[in-house]
Amino acid sequence: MTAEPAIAVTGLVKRFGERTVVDQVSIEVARGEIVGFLGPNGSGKTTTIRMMCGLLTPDEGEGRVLGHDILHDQRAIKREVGYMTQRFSFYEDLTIEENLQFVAGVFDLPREAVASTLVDLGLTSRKGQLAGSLSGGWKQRLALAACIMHRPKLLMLDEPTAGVDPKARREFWDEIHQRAAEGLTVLVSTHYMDEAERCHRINYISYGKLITQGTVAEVVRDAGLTTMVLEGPRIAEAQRMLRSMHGVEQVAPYGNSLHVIGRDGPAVRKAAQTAAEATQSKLLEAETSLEDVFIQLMGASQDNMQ
Ligand SMILES: Nc1ncnc2c1ncn2[C@@H]1O[C@H](COP(=O)(O)OP(=O)(O)OP(=O)(O)O)[C@@H](O)[C@H]1O
Repeated sequence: MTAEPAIAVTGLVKRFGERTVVDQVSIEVARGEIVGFLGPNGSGKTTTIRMMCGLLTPDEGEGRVLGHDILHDQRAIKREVGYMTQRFSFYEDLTIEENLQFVAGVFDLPREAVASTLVDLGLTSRKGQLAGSLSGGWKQRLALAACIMHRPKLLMLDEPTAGVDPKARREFWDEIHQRAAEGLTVLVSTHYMDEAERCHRINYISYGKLITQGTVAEVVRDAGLTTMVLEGPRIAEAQRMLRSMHGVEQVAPYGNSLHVIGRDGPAVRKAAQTAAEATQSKLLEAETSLEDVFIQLMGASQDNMQ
């Protein structure tokens, strides 16, 4: 028998007034999986997360989170989920330890929970430091400590690393992977491509609609894009030429090279070759990056809105 998924929701809809901000979103997440949630600002990620956490009731749709019905067992879901909001906050004039003691009180946890969480997240040596004086990376570690202290089975992280430096982000992700290996399920929203690539699977949402889902490799493959790369001293000239050429949907400079992208492979190759010859640039075919795919998806969904 296979274990019930940590998240299995179908057809979620949420309207605020006349606006449908989440439109028929279905997501399944297996236990122990790390799943990314991506999409432009305002596309409905936070609203979807809140419906799955038991904080918002969907207008339509149904499903189960950790085996509990999202429409009727919201209290049970809230007890078993750790939710790290986008702008997590704590008492800046309390120490790390005092902040965690406060959270322990809210969840009615024994005092030992604070000590073990401090050890668990490597916060013991800083436990007496005021939360307000911590750097971004340590603040985020404290926020993670606060949302896993009650030992949730599922973590919902809403842009947990926004504004945190790359080293702290790497450490944060190492921590998340370690916990997933121990059985914790994680759903994480992010705007960072490197973070998306650290997820087992990703979901991409735009204007409230789920546009694509799968492993990074599947999402890249399903986009069906061809990427050609031009290199040389005259790529600015090549860029101007390529913008109006048939089949070219994206032209993006990366340092000394130029990425030329489109869905019509033969047309993209032909355009890139013409521009490469005209500007004596070196030409090669490259793998399409996840970022290129997302830019394409954003453009496509904007077109759908017109
Ligand atoms: N309580 C609310 N009342 C009215 N509109 C809301 C409410 N909550 C969210 N919205 C709107 O719903 C849309 C989706 O917002 P949401 O925060 O879910 O997007 P998001 O994908 O998480 O965005 P971001 O990446 O910027 O965090 C936005 O246009 C937002 O303004």
